[in-house]
Amino acid sequence: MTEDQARDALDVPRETLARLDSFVRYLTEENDRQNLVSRPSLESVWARHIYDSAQLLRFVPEQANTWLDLGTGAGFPGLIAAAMHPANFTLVEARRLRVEFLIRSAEILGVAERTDILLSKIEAVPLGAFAVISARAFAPLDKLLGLAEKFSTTDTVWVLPKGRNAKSELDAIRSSWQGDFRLEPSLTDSDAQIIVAREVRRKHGGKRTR
Ligand SMILES: C[S@@+](CC[C@H](N)C(=O)[O-])C[C@H]1O[C@@H](n2cnc3c(N)ncnc32)[C@H](O)[C@@H]1O
Repeated sequence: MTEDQARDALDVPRETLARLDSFVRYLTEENDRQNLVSRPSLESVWARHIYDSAQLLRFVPEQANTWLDLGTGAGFPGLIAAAMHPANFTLVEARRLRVEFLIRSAEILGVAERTDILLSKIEAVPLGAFAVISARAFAPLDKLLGLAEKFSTTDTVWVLPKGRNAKSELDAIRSSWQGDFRLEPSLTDSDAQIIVAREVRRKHGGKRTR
């Protein structure tokens, strides 16, 4: 997918596109000061990061009202999703400089009022329930589910871009976790898949890894 194709594929109003352009400029500038994303990936930022995040929206109901993103880093996918979905967002990121970047970026994207940005390890975030949980490049699936289960209900939609190892990661957790798990193709990388799940629960007696 080319950069133009990725940008065109975003089905967003002109104002949102302009805000995303400003965000990309800020990301590019700030990436010289802190290591937010790999330099080569900036060459294809619309495909590798923006549209890669935006494609998750096709799995999320429009009426979902709360969304938790774990380990948001430079904003992917949580902050980009916030620019395109009306839910209240909670982005959790453990590194201070990244959180400062996220706070400024939320202003640039016009989503600051409904986006909580927490400088915290997810382990320290108080209990809550979210309609959507997402995480990209955050942790292996078993650890991710273990850390995020306390923020879920049986209605929570989980959207977890998992790259090329999605199926093997899913196979590996089947004995410890139950739920309606499915694998969806990534639109930005033909080898990658997204795990979409509902009704995720640890199996009775399933081993804990943390
Ligand atoms: C590999 S980066 C991925 C960032 C972003 N999700 C992406 O896909 O571009 C993982 C991020 O998770 C953050 N992180 C790691 N462990 C964390 C934890 N326990 N709680 C919150 N954030 C964490 C790191 O600081 C880092 O920014």
